Amino acid sequence: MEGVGEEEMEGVDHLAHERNKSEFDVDAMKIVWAGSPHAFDVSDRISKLVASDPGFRKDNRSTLSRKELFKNTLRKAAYAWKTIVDLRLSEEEAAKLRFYVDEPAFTDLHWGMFIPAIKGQGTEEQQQKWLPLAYKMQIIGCYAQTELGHGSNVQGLETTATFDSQTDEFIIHSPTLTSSKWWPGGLGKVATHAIAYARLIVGGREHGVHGFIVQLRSLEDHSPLLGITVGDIGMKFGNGAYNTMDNGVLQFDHVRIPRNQMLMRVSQVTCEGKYKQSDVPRQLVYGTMVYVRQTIVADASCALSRAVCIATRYSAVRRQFGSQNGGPETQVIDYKTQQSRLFPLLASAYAFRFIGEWLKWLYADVTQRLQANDFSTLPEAHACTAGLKSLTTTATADGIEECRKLCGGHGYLCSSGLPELFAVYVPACTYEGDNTVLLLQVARFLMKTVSQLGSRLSSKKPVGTIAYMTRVEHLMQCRCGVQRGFAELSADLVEAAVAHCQLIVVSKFIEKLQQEIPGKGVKQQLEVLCNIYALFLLHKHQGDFLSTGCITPKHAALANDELRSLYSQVRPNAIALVDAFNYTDHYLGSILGCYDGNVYPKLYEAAWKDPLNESVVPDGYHLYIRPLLKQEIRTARL
Ligand SMILES: CCCCCCCC/C=C\CCC/C=C/C(=O)SCCNC(=O)CCNC(=O)[C@H](O)C(C)(C)COP(=O)(O)OP(=O)(O)OC[C@H]1O[C@@H](n2cnc3c(N)ncnc32)[C@H](O)[C@@H]1OP(=O)(O)O
Ligand SMILES: Cc1cc2nc3c(=O)[nH]c(=O)nc-3n(C[C@H](O)[C@H](O)[C@H](O)COP(=O)(O)OP(=O)(O)OC[C@H]3O[C@@H](n4cnc5c(N)ncnc54)[C@H](O)[C@@H]3O)c2cc1C
Repeated sequence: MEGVGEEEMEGVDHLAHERNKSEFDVDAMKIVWAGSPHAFDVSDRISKLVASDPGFRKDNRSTLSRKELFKNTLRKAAYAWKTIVDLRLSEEEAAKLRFYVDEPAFTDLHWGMFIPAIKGQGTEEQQQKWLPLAYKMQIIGCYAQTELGHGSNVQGLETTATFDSQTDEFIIHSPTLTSSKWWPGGLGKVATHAIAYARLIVGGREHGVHGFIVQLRSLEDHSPLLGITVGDIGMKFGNGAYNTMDNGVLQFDHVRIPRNQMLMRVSQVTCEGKYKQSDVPRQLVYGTMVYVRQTIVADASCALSRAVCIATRYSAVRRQFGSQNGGPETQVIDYKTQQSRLFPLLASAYAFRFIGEWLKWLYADVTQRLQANDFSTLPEAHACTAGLKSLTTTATADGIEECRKLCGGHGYLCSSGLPELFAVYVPACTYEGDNTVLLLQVARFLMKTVSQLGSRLSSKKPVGTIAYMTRVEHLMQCRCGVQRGFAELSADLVEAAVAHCQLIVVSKFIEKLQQEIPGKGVKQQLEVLCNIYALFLLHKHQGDFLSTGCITPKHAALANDELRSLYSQVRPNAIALVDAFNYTDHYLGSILGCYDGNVYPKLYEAAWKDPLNESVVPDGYHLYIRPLLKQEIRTARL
């Protein structure tokens, strides 16, 4: 490293003056963010454990080739598992450890989809057989639903599972190129088993898409089993980023599996070849997606808060213009324009945290009801998980990109952590349901509710997240028109679906504030953030509010004035509000966002570590640069 004094590097907290300004108890806010003192303790302990272990180093990801990157991910996953076993970590601690390792891997799908699919759609007997193997990682599973030709339209999947009563087996087959499974994470190079979704055919009759446990690779030497063609689908967006994951392609050539490997909680096939539908709704076949959508909402607040933490700390470090009498220039966080872009994202991170908590509760509630054969809240749970997944992932992906811009040029460096965070995060807008397709599901649910309003045939009053509908008079007039023209009006209906989901986010934030929240000044800070979240939305969509007569121009102007005043209230607390996320420098993975704010020496040092700087004169000089300079390009061997 050249030209940086030791004293500039170590031990100085360049953000201390910012931390001294804060008006609330940061430690108490850390507990609110984590969800409980226990959750804070687990998160704090495990994040520090990961950060202090060189085995989980991740600062070199963007310079590795795909093969090196992938092998390194395999090593980390094995090392994480060894750590979990050696330290006898609980399920909760193990999940946190995988989270803080912060590298997409086959284990996400194994723990996040394969196991939940067996739990949700398997019978007791199937769970007893498969779960112990999966929990010990004696088998590794993936979730193979999407095909080359169909992802959103699950009913359009082409893979077939034909029952053979002679042998008591299903024959799993890919009849066309477009029926090749395409995208499943973990499938490409690692998974030994898959939950494969296929059209069930019994006695020549089709019964729609069902899930099957299919072994793909030998447990001895990892070679694909007879009839299985499997591989990776290739490089994805961004260096490093999601390329640690082996998203795969899979074709079945008449692969035979025993009958008891169809997941049979929702419907069964008997050995005589009878198809039986139990009295649970067929949509439970989609249950794993509902579960994962709910976890994705919780995850959105993590990704957004991480970007906001980086942008906020850096905005307090970075100075541009405004020097008076040779004094320091203005911190960019003091510019109102910077605040009006940054603080709504800070408020969103908190809002998404609380909506994630609430959705977790809703999911637990619907699961409990389903077990008692009460299916009444399933449509609402589907609409909430689908809609909130769409809203929070869109806002988070956009928010991360905005944070990159808020960091100016340095935000574009990989060492800012933001390019990789964006590249890893942005597919969340597509996986587990394309965000527009999911909003159309919400719109469908809303229109169904509207059509039932005031209907003589329906005595049901809307409850829960749609209770407000009874109070909206003009919905009664929209009833007929919308039902006739759903497809024609779908672009507008998607906007209505977003507005409905925003209403849920705002109202759950307000409900959170009605609870007792301990800690000096904590509740006041959350009130400010809640008001920013709501008023920013009003400001952004004021055209809609004005054109529908919900507010007057005077209200709109007042909202804008109030927003400016709220930004001033957040300003002295901004650094403390991002400190409350309690992220280690390892997890943040960003020089711009480092806790001590000592950005410039670290950027300078990191530049010299780039592989291009290993030699002063680059490889290729003699072949390509020198001939140019010497005007010998015609004779050069290019
Ligand atoms: C580092 C730590 C991170 C931790 C957090 C992350 C965990 C791991 C995460 C990430 C890794 C990425 C993994 C990605 C995996 C995948 O992408 S898996 C594949 C996901 N695929 C999809 O999501 C497909 C989307 N499509 C669908 O869901 C459906 O096909 C549909 C669009 C909803 C339409 O369904 P279908 O055509 O069958 O049905 P309809 O006729 O439209 O509807 C029938 C009625 O059923 C209702 N419905 C639909 N879905 C559901 C459901 N899931 N639950 C309940 N009800 C449902 C639908 O609304 C209709 O109702 P109605 O008749 O009353 O109107
Ligand atoms: C990183 C990543 C990981 C993934 N992991 C897995 C996995 O582990 N397992 C798995 O099975 N799958 C996985 N997937 C696949 C993923 O679930 C699908 O890509 C996703 O559901 C979207 O489906 P699609 O690709 O068919 O998009 P399409 O449906 O083809 O979407 C293309 C466009 O068409 C629009 N569109 C589609 N239908 C409609 C409609 N009815 N009305 C209006 N517009 C419409 C969409 O909005 C979009 O703009 C993964 C995908 C990615 C990117």
